[in-house]
Amino acid sequence: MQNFTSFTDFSEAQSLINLALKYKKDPFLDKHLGRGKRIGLIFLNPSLRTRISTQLAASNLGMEPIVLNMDKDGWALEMKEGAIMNKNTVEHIKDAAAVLGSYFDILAIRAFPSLTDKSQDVDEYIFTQFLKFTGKPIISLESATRHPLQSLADMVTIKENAQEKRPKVVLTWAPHIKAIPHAVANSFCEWALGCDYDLTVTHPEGYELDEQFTAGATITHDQDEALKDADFVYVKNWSAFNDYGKILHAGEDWILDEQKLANSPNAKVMHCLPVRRNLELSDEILDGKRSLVQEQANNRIYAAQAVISEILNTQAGHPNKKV
Ligand SMILES: NCCC[C@H](NC(=O)CCC(=O)O)C(=O)O
Ligand SMILES: NC(=O)OP(=O)(O)O
Repeated sequence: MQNFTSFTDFSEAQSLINLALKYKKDPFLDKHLGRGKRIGLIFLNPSLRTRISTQLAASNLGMEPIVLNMDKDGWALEMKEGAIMNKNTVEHIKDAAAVLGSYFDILAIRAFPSLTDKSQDVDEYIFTQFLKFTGKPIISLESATRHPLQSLADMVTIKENAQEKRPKVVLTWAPHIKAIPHAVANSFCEWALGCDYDLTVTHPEGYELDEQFTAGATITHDQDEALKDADFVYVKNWSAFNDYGKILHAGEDWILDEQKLANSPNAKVMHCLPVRRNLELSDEILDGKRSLVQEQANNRIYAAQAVISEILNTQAGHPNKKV
């Protein structure tokens, strides 16, 4: 594996899921694999889980992680090609990316979308610049359109908890007070469909996701119908995609609570966190037996470890055998 920025194919996904489960059983199995190597974790936005779990994953492989909170501690980046930098930006992304590439063996980057410039976000402008100018493998810590490490951890969590081979998985929109990116929802659809799960996506009218991620899913505005007999319910807010980055209405009645799951006795509930309690999801669910949110967060370590391991092995010229 050269880079990890999206879902690639079924066999690679299964192999990564199995490798993550292997590391979960024995986190120090490959504790010398990354000896003498460094991974740079570059954050243009806040993070709790991704920041810590990826550092733990690298440490488990004997690799040194170094974090840069670019949004707080770095120079203000200029993104535009050919810009005359006589305003607030201090350093061009192409210079910063090339320097970081020279310092590290792997670079991992978090860069949320603007939610104002649709074409720049959809084209993954910031990631494209890093891919172009670092010359090193890139891992996505959440980009404008995807959050693949989260989705890999989610697939590991589903695999561990599934009672059936092809569970019914529902992605349900939830209310929020801010305009929130599409990345987690897009990626979840991409991976759930890629892993051949029976996926239903439910949201109020106007919140249709980019079709490239949802093609193959059942899509409905009827939340009750969608939730019926669900095995896994993934709760997530996102802003409108067509009316780009807009909040169309409060949708308060879309909160997921126990009452909504009355006809889904076996449903397990997932959320990537951070979650707005009693706005997106009720306390009762989050603190109850259905909730998988802590398992998902824990699995982030092993998902990242599997991905870093694959990249290190590719760099060393011996890609992992499919496990
Ligand atoms: N990395 C996981 C989620 C990140 C982001 N959530 C947020 O921005 C929450 C902000 C808030 O609740 O104010 C999102 O949903 O894409
Ligand atoms: N789920 C997730 O990515 O969490 P953080 O934003 O805290 O990293």
